[in-house]
Amino acid sequence: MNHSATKEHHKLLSEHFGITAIPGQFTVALAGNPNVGKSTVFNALTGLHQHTGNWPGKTVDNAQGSFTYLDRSFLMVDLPGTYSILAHTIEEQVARDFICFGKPDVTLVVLDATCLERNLNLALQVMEITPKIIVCVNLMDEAEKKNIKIDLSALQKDLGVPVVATAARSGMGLDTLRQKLHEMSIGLCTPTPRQISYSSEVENAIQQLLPNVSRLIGSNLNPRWVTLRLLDGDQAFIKSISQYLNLDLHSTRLQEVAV
Ligand SMILES: Nc1nc2c(ncn2[C@@H]2O[C@H](COP(=O)(O)OP(=O)(O)OP(=O)(O)O)[C@@H](O)[C@H]2O)c(=O)[nH]1
Ligand SMILES: [Mg+2]
Repeated sequence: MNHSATKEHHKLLSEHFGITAIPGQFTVALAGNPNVGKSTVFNALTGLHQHTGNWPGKTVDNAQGSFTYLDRSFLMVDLPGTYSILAHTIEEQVARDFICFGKPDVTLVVLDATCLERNLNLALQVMEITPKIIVCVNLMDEAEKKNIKIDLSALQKDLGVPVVATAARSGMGLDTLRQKLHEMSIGLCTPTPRQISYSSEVENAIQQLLPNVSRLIGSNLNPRWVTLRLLDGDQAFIKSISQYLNLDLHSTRLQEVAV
């Protein structure tokens, strides 16, 4: 990101999310199912450099913390634990809006190694929104105790995004995690997340709507993902788009596209 783009990004973070980033600082969103060790990862990386509050206008906790790695500063935002980010609850809405509109440099999705399949749902959802994602498979020590073996390189290949194994309580894997966060933030690594394919009816509908949606939202969001939300009839999301992107959608242009 160039200097003015960074300035613009920091303005957006402060206006919409109450987050103050210092010049040059990267932002990392921390997402995951409840109880997978997000706060443990957060505490291990940011130590005492934290402050907590609420998300603007919401009674949902917000914890922010910073750390420095290879002379670059990172601001980490601990999102509420959610099973999905389809915004059925306030917590899911907060997580979804931040990943989508807060434009973090990296979204770190923490998964529980002992129940990977259920946890992967959230990672796949985030991969539909942004390519800037790192998957952290935490609780590796617990998985080992239960004799669960995970082929991490096969997982990384299948997902198309970096996968880092950790046992955050003991600190295992955290150095690699810092390194991967740094690499992705400075643009050294460009993942190609596996694209989820839907039924041919849905794929056809996406293809029909995509050009119009791309034209309306520009490069602000992933148009395929926005199209899926429109096909889903997600009114709350249309409201979020006008709120965060300052797009005048009161004329319901996006909704017209969706019918
Ligand atoms: N054995 C083991 N325990 C861990 C690990 N990481 C976290 N824990 C423990 O798992 C429990 C939950 O950790 P948290 O960091 O609070 O999880 P969280 O994802 O922030 O939970 P919510 O904020 O409630 O969604 C705590 O008791 C941690 O000490 C790990 O890698 N190994
Ligand atoms: Mg937590």
